[in-house]
Amino acid sequence: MSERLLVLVRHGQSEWNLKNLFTGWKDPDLTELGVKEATEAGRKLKAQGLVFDVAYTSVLTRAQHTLDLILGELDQKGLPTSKDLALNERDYGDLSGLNKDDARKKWGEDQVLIWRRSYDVPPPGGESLKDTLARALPYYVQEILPGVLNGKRTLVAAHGNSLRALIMVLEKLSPEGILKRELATGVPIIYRLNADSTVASKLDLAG
Ligand SMILES: O=C(O)[C@H](O)COP(=O)(O)O
Repeated sequence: MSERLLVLVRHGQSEWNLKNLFTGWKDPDLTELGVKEATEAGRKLKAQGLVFDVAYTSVLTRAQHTLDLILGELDQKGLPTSKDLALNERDYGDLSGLNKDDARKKWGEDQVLIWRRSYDVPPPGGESLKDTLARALPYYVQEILPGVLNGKRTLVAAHGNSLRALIMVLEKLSPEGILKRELATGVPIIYRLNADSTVASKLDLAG
């Protein structure tokens, strides 16, 4: 029986994570720490004995660089990889490039938390998590999931909010449940799926 393996990993720390800036579709690369985190993610996956058949990532540098570093650790450079903006970070609209603490001072803690973590309130000019889900989920269902169900061991390197959108579906989380869900940079989550695409097991490689 095939193992229906799906691994999700958020990119390592980016230059704008370090500067505490809203990033969204802006395209900073990884920091030195981000490179270490991505390399460590690859080591952890290798230690689990995992091998992949296919990978998916966004069109943004920080996710692609993370994937390259992971594949390097796994001795799997050259793995067939699809890059699609469906997996991009949520578009932060007018907040992109602003400092998150400055935004809290300007609009208040509560409003900024609503923009960052609520399900359906978009930041000005940007995407809500619901909007992000509306483009990430069809891609998952049409492009990623059929392969997983057919036994293609699949690695997805993407972003905090595009992955939160997929996790909401995989883990059947409510809009309230997803509000509290944070994804650390460079921490792989290993899912094994049932034939009906529900989650059979989950292992978070934090720590
Ligand atoms: O795009 C960004 O700014 C971050 O990578 C994710 O932001 P968040 O933690 O505000 O969701």
